[in-house]
Amino acid sequence: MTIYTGPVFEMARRQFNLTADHLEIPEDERARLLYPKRAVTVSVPIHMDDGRTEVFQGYRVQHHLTLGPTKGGTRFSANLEVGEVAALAIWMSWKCALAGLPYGGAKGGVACDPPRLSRRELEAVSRRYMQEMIPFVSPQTDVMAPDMGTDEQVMAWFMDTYSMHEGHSVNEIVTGKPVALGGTEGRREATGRGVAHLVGRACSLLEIKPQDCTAVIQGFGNVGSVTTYTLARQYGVKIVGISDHTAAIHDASGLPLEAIEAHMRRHGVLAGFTSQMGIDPHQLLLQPCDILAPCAVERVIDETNAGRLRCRILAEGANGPTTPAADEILAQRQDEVFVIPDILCNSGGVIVSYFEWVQDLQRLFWSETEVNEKLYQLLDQAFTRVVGYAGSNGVSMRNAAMAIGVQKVRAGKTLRGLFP
Ligand SMILES: NC(=O)C1=CN([C@@H]2O[C@H](COP(=O)(O)OP(=O)(O)OC[C@H]3O[C@@H](n4cnc5c(N)ncnc54)[C@H](OP(=O)(O)O)[C@@H]3O)[C@@H](O)[C@H]2O)C=CC1
Ligand SMILES: O=C(O)CCC(=O)C(=O)O
Repeated sequence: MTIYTGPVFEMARRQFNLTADHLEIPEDERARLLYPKRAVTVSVPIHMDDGRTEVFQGYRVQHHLTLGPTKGGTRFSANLEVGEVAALAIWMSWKCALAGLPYGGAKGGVACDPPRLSRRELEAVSRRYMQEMIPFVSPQTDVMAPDMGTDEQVMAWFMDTYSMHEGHSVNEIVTGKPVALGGTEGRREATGRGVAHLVGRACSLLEIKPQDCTAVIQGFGNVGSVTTYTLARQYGVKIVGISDHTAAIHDASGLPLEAIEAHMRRHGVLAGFTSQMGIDPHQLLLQPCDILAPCAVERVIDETNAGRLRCRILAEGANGPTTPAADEILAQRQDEVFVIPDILCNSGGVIVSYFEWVQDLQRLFWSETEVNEKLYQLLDQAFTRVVGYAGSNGVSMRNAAMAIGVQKVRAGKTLRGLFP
């Protein structure tokens, strides 16, 4: 029996078991590696603007503490449940290990719908969530960061709530904070910047020129928008399709990014940009393009569409966008579709979060150029390792990335003994 259920947890479990089969990990060692060390569930009662009291459910899952504190984002999303949070925490573990960071994985969040909350209500949810988490987090045990539905402002409220409790400023309790509060230069852009950098690496490997490429990006929040603008402006990629929750737009001759940027600044969502370029969101993923970057939610590439993707590079900016059934289909299409798996592709975010934590602990801050140089160095190392492992073991890019991550955590647990 386990409290971790649901399709997203099943995905994480299936991916892990495939990797464990490949690594020949004995059955009796698997549960210890897969199941989280602990999960905290809290009630978050809030006085709403209309005078009612509403109680939201909050979660934090800490996967393992073998290699250092746990690390991972905080998601505010309407249907969040503990199985999904656990899966995201487990993926964080493999991701941090693959990147060589001294962390275990964690993830958390609140089942709430941020667009439906006023700013005062959002602040109240953020503060009460952190208040409830104070006994379970610290700069040496678990360090939160942004994820879907949260941003620098939410991190600032988390930091303030924790700091008031401690009686002094504890900048290093969260990452992804505003720079003015001890955040690092380059964290806001890091995930999308990393996605674009790895797409550049994939293009070199496949001997294609980014300036001859087209791209479709799903999700236009932090990760999707930075990926879009970086691919277009630094790599010369032509963006032919983008989407968010409210709209999907496509134009094979290229989208007008300046106008889209201005529209997003004014309205915050794509809806209302233009009806002429509108496309069914499911169809958007199937449009011909060189680079397809899902940067929104889990399980958007499954057995129904994996065989029909018409991209050359699948760059997984989101966590868990591809189901194991789709992976099987993509494994048959390895010569057509080059996959940059999520735990590699979006690792730029946690890498720069690590830099932020290190800078906070040292009280010594780096320039954005320094941050980016170090970011690209770690991404390049991880990319080279995954490509090498996939080639020499005849496995997919996902299995290679997972194998490297799982193996590192396993080695740490073995060296420390049975109970860490
Ligand atoms: N932020 C980070 O540093 C990192 C994030 N990630 C992952 O990247 C993904 C996106 O996170 P992030 O950009 O931070 O989140 P944001 O909340 O900033 O943006 C999410 C985006 O996804 C859109 N979206 C939601 N549901 C759908 C859907 N069904 N179809 C199309 N678009 C949709 C949202 O649209 P709308 O605004 O209309 O709701 C929004 O544009 C997540 O999987 C997250 O876990 C991974 C590593 C680090
Ligand atoms: O920056 C971090 O600590 C975590 C980012 C995150 O949540 C992720 O990589 O999925």
